[in-house]
Amino acid sequence: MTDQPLIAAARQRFAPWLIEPMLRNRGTYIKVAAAAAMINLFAMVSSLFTMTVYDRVIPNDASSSLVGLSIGLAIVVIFDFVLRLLRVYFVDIAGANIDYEVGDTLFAKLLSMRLDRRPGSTGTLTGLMRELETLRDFFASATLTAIIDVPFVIITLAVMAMLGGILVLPPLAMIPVVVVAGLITNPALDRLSAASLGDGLRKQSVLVETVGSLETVKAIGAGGMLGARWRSALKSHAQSSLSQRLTASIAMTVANSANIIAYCGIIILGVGLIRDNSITTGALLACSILCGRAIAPLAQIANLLARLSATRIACRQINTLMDTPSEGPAGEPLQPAQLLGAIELRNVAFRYPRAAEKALDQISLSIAPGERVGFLGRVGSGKSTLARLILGLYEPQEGVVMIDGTDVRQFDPGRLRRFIGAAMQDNVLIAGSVRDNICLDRTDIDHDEMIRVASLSGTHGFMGKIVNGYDLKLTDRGEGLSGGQRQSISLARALAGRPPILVFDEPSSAMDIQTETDLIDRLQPEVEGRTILLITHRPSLLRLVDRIVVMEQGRIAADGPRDIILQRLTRGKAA
Ligand SMILES: Nc1ncnc2c1ncn2[C@@H]1O[C@H](COP(=O)(O)OP(=O)(O)OP(=O)(O)O)[C@@H](O)[C@H]1O
Repeated sequence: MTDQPLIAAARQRFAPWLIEPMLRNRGTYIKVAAAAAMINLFAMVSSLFTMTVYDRVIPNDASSSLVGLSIGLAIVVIFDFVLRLLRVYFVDIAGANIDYEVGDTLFAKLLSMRLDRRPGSTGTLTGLMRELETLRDFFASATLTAIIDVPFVIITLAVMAMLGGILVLPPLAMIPVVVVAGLITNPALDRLSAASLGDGLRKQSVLVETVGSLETVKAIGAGGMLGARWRSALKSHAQSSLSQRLTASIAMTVANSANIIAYCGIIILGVGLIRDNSITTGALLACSILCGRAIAPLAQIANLLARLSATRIACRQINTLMDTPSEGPAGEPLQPAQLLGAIELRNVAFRYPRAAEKALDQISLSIAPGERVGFLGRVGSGKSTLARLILGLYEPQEGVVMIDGTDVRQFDPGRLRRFIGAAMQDNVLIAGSVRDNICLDRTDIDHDEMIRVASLSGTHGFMGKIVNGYDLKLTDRGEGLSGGQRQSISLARALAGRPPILVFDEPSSAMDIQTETDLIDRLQPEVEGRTILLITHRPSLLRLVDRIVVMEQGRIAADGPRDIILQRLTRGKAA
């Protein structure tokens, strides 16, 4: 899958997954606003203090007044200090809450997302999840409070006009310059943020692919090729990030320069006004201090716009993910208390996204509860795809897959899969212990059940010998285990809780003949009376089934009692 469609599909939309947590934290943001408002008012106090000292205390040598003023100012400074700490604290709290809620929603979406609508590769998806950091940085940043400072610009300018008259003109003239610089650079910033995000996702893709299969990458000598991809991704990401930062710095630099120009303008104008006795020295000093307060929030806004741009792009991308359809029905899903295990496929056709050929075509098949069916067929004939459809991992484009007479799409997918013990071809283990891998978080699987299924699958043969073996953390998701051992743990997980339906896809492909024979002997009584779909290339495993379906290029080529089909296949080979 390419990363490009993900970027192209990006749209800006109302995002309830973000707005709702924000609204839930509005109380905290109101506290932030109150603290910011107080801080702004205190800032004016310090300029008025300076004015009073210059105009009243120094000419009159009124040191007692200075003491009083200083005490007053000290109190203001202490309040200001506490409020600034509180502001950071509240912003952090709101940011952490939003990060937690959005992260939780996003992970749930990831788990419920329809696999045929998966937007992008594994690397892209992990990269997208990382964009949560951009969101958290934004919502937990003090820059956000710059929005609250903006209305105070008007109050500051009004105070300046009162104290210094025309001294308000230099900052007034500079404000449009800062605003225009922000507005002009913003579209480019948006574009560059999107490019930088896309390049970042490409980098992440190469990284995840390489780290996930480091052993294979080394063994087959794919390091050079992946290295070249990594360097190319690094280069383009570095370039787009650099352009993004440079563009972001334009507006901020303009704001800083505007601040200096306005300050100089005030001093130059002020000297003339003092000479004409229009204002006092104190008023000039107070205005020069207030000038910074009038322009600083705008510089912060330029900074905020840069962050906002990156955040908006991250939001759009996360929105693309949140917009992907979820598994399960649109209405209330069915939550069966138990399943008998009847499976029926009626005229099923299925094509993987972007695949040229159908993986399954015109499949009609009925499996009674407790029936044990083996699936044979050449590589790529559609056996695993059939299993995926029964598990509800993919939906057919034509026809219907039913379990116990109900369309699989009507079930709650998680609930349905609790009744299907699946051991798929790739025996992926989860980080944690063997116990975690067999029992997952299921409360219905106790220690005895775990030992029972571990004995059945052969796991107990190698784990039972180690003291506390079941609780030992697996190194790197089972890297320290052999392929056959991992397969045996996957089988134990599938058997746990005696699900009425079992789906085994090449369950013994990594096992030696003896291990496989022992496994079959143990499984034979276990699978009695349960529906089993057994996909295999190994004739020995067919002892477990009494019916065989032969698949050929996505269609059913033969279906019947085991021995008859096997005889037919043998005759076909001999002919
Ligand atoms: N995730 C996928 N995306 C796109 N095409 C796929 C995907 N998985 C399988 N296919 C294609 O669907 C067809 C059927 O694949 P499937 O895995 O069902 O075959 P199989 O009979 O289980 O093969 P094998 O015996 O090798 O496991 C193949 O042509 C394959 O290329």
